Amino acid sequence: MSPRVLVLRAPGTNCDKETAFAFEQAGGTTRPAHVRELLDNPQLLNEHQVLAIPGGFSYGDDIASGRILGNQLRLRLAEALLEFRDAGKLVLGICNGFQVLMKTGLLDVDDAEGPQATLAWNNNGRYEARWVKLGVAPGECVFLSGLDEIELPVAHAEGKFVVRDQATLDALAASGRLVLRYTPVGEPALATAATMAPAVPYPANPNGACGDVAGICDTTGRVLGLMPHPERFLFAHQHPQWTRNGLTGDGAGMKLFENAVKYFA
Ligand SMILES: NC(=O)CC[C@H](N)C(=O)O
Repeated sequence: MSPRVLVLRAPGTNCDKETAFAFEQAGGTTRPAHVRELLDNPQLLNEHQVLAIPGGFSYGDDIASGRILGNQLRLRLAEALLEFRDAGKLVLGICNGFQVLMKTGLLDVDDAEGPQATLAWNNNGRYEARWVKLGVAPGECVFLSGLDEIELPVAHAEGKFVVRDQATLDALAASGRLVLRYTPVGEPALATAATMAPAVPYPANPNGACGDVAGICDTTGRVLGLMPHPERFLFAHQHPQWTRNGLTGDGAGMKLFENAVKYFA
């Protein structure tokens, strides 16, 4: 079965077309939806197996990146979204989509005292657009299955993963949820423990993220949020060194979308 993918957009979303294209290339069937449409008709979720929240600047990044769209989803659709996840379906949040997911409750980062983790401004206070190398620890994460490292571009100003304290970071690590971590080029992936002060220096860790974390999954492994953009590496020639490195065929980012499609095969 070719899974049906609902690609959500809000005012300011700008990676929805690319994200839909990626799922289509991988064999999925996509359907774009403006957030108003989904709020008016949450039944749309029942007709889809994957929910994708693409990158961009939803609501102009006002208040905090992803806050307004995240609140719309949390306050109006929390139950429907949890039902969606618990029905064995998949949710992917890329960049702004990750910022949104962090604020919806779908990534299981909240406790009685509030959020245990969030995404804050990059350490240098600037927008960072560069390719990064990531160590992948897929564990239960459906999207990352079969990957151990991957290069992808990042493009964000508010992508620094921060956690409440070291104990929280340890707990996330122990439960296998720190699935993507920045790694210096030429060094083995995931060689260091996740610590509050990042072990990987700038620019390999482009934002100063705690534990060098670039992406996390929820407790089920079916919800993934990541700052890097897999939909921008679907073809080898999108890599800045594709000729030098002799890359051909698909880009490594394609794997995430293929994994999602295969999951329903
Ligand atoms: N590429 C994106 O999704 C942009 C991310 C974002 N809103 C930021 O600058 O932090």
